[in-house]
This record gives sequence, structure tokens and C-alpha cells, in this order.
Amino acid sequence: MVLNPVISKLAGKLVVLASASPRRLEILSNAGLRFEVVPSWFKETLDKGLFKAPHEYAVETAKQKALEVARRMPFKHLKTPDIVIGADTIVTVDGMILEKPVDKEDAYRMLSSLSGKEHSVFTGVAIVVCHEKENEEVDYQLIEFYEETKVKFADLSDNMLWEYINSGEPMDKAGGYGIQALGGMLVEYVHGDFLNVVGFPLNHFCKQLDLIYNRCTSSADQESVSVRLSHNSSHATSILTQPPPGLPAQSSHSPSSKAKHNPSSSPTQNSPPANYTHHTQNSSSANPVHKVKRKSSEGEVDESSWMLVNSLSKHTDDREAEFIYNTTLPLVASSGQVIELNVTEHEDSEPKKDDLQRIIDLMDGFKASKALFTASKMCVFDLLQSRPGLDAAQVAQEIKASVKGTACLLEACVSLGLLKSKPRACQKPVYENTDLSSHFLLSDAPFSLRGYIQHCNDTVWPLFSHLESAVREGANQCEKAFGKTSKDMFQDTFYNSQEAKLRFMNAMHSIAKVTGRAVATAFDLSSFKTACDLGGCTGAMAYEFTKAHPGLSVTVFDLPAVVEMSEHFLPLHTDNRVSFVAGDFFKDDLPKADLYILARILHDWPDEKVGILLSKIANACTAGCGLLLSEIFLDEDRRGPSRGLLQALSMSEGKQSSATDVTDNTLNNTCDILMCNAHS
Ligand SMILES: O=c1[nH]cc([C@@H]2O[C@H](COP(=O)(O)OP(=O)(O)OP(=O)(O)O)[C@@H](O)[C@H]2O)c(=O)[nH]1
Repeated sequence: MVLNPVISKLAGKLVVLASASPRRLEILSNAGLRFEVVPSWFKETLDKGLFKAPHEYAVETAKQKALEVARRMPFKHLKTPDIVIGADTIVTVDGMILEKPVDKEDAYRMLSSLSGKEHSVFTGVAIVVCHEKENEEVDYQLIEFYEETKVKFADLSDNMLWEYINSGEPMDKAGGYGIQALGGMLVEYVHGDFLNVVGFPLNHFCKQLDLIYNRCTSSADQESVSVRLSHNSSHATSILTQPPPGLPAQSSHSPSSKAKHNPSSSPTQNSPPANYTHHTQNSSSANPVHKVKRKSSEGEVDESSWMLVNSLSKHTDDREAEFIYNTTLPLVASSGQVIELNVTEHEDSEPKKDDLQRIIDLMDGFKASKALFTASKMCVFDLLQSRPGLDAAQVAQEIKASVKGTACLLEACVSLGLLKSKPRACQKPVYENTDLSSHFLLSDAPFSLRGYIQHCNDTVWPLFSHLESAVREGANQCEKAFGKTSKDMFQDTFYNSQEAKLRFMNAMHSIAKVTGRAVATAFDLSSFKTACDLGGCTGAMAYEFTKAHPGLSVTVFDLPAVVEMSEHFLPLHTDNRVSFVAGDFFKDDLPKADLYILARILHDWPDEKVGILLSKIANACTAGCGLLLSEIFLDEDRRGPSRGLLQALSMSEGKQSSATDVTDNTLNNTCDILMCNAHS
């Protein structure tokens, strides 16, 4: 979905909707945004006469709603949001601003003034981005915009109006109607964004997020704030930084910047800012991005003072223009002070945002893996499949865990796209599985990877936690991780512990099921009538081959200890074309077949053993036979894929090979080799 990359930028952030409007809640949650609802206590009592245009009133009200919540939360809720969204919807007709009717008479007055006419609906939106600093002070950045939609009402008789008013619908709606419900019947046409009329201009909001998160080279959650201004043909956007109450701020005057400013035209909270044009003269979308840092401080800036970074541009086409400052930024407070920001030049050598993000993703990768493993092990996905819509406390009770820990785990899973959270007005959110988790993380899903995830958690993870020793010694770290040699581990897995064996088989089964079809259909196998899957474990791969090739029968050849358990993994429907033969492929004769399959086998064994196995296959092959290899083959230059190179770090006895490494091995041209790269 196109907008998802924008909405997903907010994943993992504490996003707060400062609105009690159920429509805004619905619009934003339908868009996939995860947020908390904290209704604003700001009273909508601004003096409308102070505003030059109605939209300025809506924007200012939205701003005050959002700021009230942003300021209250650290004290009342003991947490600082990352982003607070406020909105205010008004209707304008004949120079009047209509808000929510106070009673039925008021609703009648409003609706009759709209009858037979076109009116405008404005929704002002304010996004407050909060930056918590180390000293617990909070910087606020404000992005504000509005959207206008024109709506034409049909001629409405008094009877119709009163019938509508008596439905009760008008009372909590701007202009006294709800276009999304019965009020839709009053409407002849809508020009513009429908959702804007309902209470939230989703499209414009996403464009603003895109500007903030996708097109800035420095993300908002970095220590220094990247300032980017934009203005399009219909909407001005300004980014303001407000000092928190009592924050002392430097009042220094840069001669060059002072000359460009007229402090008397600075904005105040209650009157919208006059637009400045001077910044745009120096701005160009080709300019590098700059970092802006507040300098150390001297003077006091009172709470109502705003440091303004404002931009208005004229441009000749409808294309959105973006401007990035390239000079020292003088910021004007309502008191008239000029506050200088220290702007660091963006050096060519400074890392790109994408590069930084890659490093951060690499640093955090293990946390994401472990969160997935843990949620899977604690059966969170199975639970939410059978009982979607539980909140954190209910999940905690079911999985027998702390509420705090469970809430953290659930929220982390939401940020990773493994769960969806559904906000509820004034209540804790509830959770359900995403498509991703329903497909791959349920125990009984056809493509369940749960067994393999458990293997990663129980076997691979402990090995990787000793990676440094593995690298130093160039040896497998089984003893450190499990207190056993790898030989003993093998012995345990296949002979001593039924549980360990089943776990291993589950892991192999799940990965073979998920990848099996792609391997089975990678080649035209119509010339082969019989196949032998060497080390085919539960037969998951073999069943995929018989499904894909109606003329093919497959023998699964594996250790007796494995074969004896294979019936636990029988698929529901099978037509007996898969059979099992017990044996050791290093020692015993291989079953006769036209096609030998080695899927994820070779990398486990040292060269010498691979040599033995391949020559046994070569000996078993007659003219027209084939060998199908499915492995994570390395690129010939050994630069990738990283899945294979990372697997090599587990320092098993085997090694990751490229395709030619394998073909160079001893097959003596006895058969066709079909090589299938299983890295994804
Ligand atoms: O067609 C429709 N037009 C408007 C609405 C709803 O009307 C209200 C507008 O009021 P406001 O912007 O002040 O928002 P509140 O509901 O008071 O919530 P806040 O807490 O944000 O102040 C808004 O709910 C629109 O959704 C409608 O439903 N249909």
C-alpha cells in the first residue's frame, strides 16, 4: 500500500491523538496508524475576530488542542509522547464560522443557513513533535496545515431539517451535520477531500508525514533537529520550536540575520504568525540539509513565546516546493528577541540517513529477532488468533507473564509488523495478529515457521551469543553454549532425547514446508519418475515434489531414528507416492532413483564427508539421472548472500559453498546437476 511507508515511519513512536472525536480515531486507525487517544482539555474559545481567515482559527485551535496534551502528558501521564496530533473542523458560510451546535435550535439555525448553498469545511491540523532532552526538558516542533473542502447542500424543507435534527446526529458535528451518515442525504456535491469534512484530512496528513520523515535527511528523533520547511500552492507549513516552560534561551543577534527580520511582525500564540519571505530567497531544494541546534542559553523566554522558523514561498507551478535552510537561522520569539540557532554545515562526507538507518537496523536486529522468538515461544500469536482483541493485561494473564513485560513485548511486536494494535477511546489498546503472523507464526498455519523459530531461539541464538569466541577459535561453540560437544549434541538430537529430536524435526519440517514448493517447481522434472530425498527428514519437501509433479514418486532416505518419527508429520492428504527408507547416507546403499535431492544438507558437513556423499550419489546414478541441490549458495565472489555468510558464522563442521565449489567436487559428470539457491 502506497501510504504505508509514511504511516510506518511512526511505528514504534508514541503517537497521541489529542481528540475525543470518534471519527478521527477511526480514520487514523483505518490508515494503520497506532496511537493513543488523549482528548484535549483545551476549550474552543479563541476569539474568532482575531483571525484574518477562518482556517487560521481552525489551525490555531488545533494547535492549542495538541499543545495542551503535549504539555500535560509528561506530568499527568508520566510519559512524553513523540508526536501529538490535534485537529479542529469548522464550517464557514456567509462569513460565519459554524462549530458544533449547542442545542437543537442552534442546529436548526446552522442547517438552514447551509440549505441550498455551497459552504466550506476547514479542518486545521497540528502535529507537535516532541523531543525529550537529557535534562528532561522537552522541545516542541510544530507542523500545522489545513485543508478546505467545498460542500453543496440541497434545498432542505423545515420538515426535513427537523427530522434530521431529531435523529440526534447533528449535535457533536461541525456545522450540525455528519456527511458520513444521515447527513450525507443532504449533500448535492463535495469538492475536495471527503475525510476532511468528516474531521481529518488523511491525505494531506500523510503528505506532511512524508515531508517530515521521508524527505528529511536527518530524522526527527535525532538529537539535533533537522529543519525543513515546505509550502504548497494551497497550504503553508511552518515548523516552530517552542521552549518548554521556563527554558532559558540565548538571545544573541547575528548581524546578517537580524537585517532580514522584522521582530515586530513576529507571531504570538493567539494571533497567527505573519509569513516571512526572506528565508526562501536563500533556499533551494538542491541545498544540503542542515542541522539546527539550540545554543546554550542566557535570557528567559516565556511560555507563550515561540521561536519561529517560518517559510512562505511563491512558486510558479503546482508542484510542492521544499526549502531547506542554509544559513544561520535567526528565530524570532513573540517578545521580539532574536534567538540564534547554531547551524552546522552539512559536509559532503556526512553519512546519509539511509546509511545511518542501516547501521541502526543492524544494531537492533538481534533485539527484533529475540522479540519474535519470545512472542512465538510464549504462544502470543496462537493466543491472539483464537482470541483476537485482548489487551496487554489479558494476554499477560493467559501467557502467565507480567503485565508490564507483556505490554512491552506486544508493543514491540506491533512496531515490527507482527501484531496490530487497535486503539480504544480512553482505554488500553487491544491486539490482533497481522497477516504476516497469521501466515507464518501460528503453530498450525500451513506455512508455519514456528518450529524453525524455536530452533533459532534454542540452538542458533546460544551459539551466536559466543560468536566472538567462535571467531577467535574458528570453532563451533557448542560446549560453551550447551555444555556439550557438537558430536554429543548430534547424539542427543537423534538418539538420546525424543524431545530434542522432535524439536529438530519440527524445525526442518517447517522450513521445508515453507520453501518446498519453490524448490519443487524450480525445474522441469518431467523426465524423472522416481526421486530420493537424501536426509529428507519428515518428508515435507518430498510431499511438495509429489504435489508439483504428478508422475513422480519420492523416497525419503534418513536415519532410522528420524524415519521412525515421520508418521507424526504426515500431511492430511497423501496418495502414497512418498515412502520412507531408513539408513545412513554416508554408510548405506542409497535407494535407486532417477533424481537425487539434497536440500540443505551439504553445508552441514566437512568437505571430506561431502566428497563421500557426492561420490556415492555418482555411483548410484545411471544415464539420465539428476541431482537437485538446494542450498544457500554463496555468490562466486563470496560477497553474499548475507544469509549464507551469517550461517557460516555458526562454525558448524560444514561450510557455505558457491555453486562452482560444489560442481567442482567429485561428481565426474555422471549426472545432470540442478542447483537451486535457497537463500530466500
Ligand atoms: O460531516 C461531518 N462533519 C464534522 C464531523 C465531526 O465534527 C466534529 C468537529 O468538532 P471538533 O473539530 O471540535 O472536534 P471534537 O469532536 O470536539 O473533538 P476534539 O476533542 O478533537 O475537539 C468532529 O468530531 C468531526 O468528526 C463529522 O463527524 N461529520
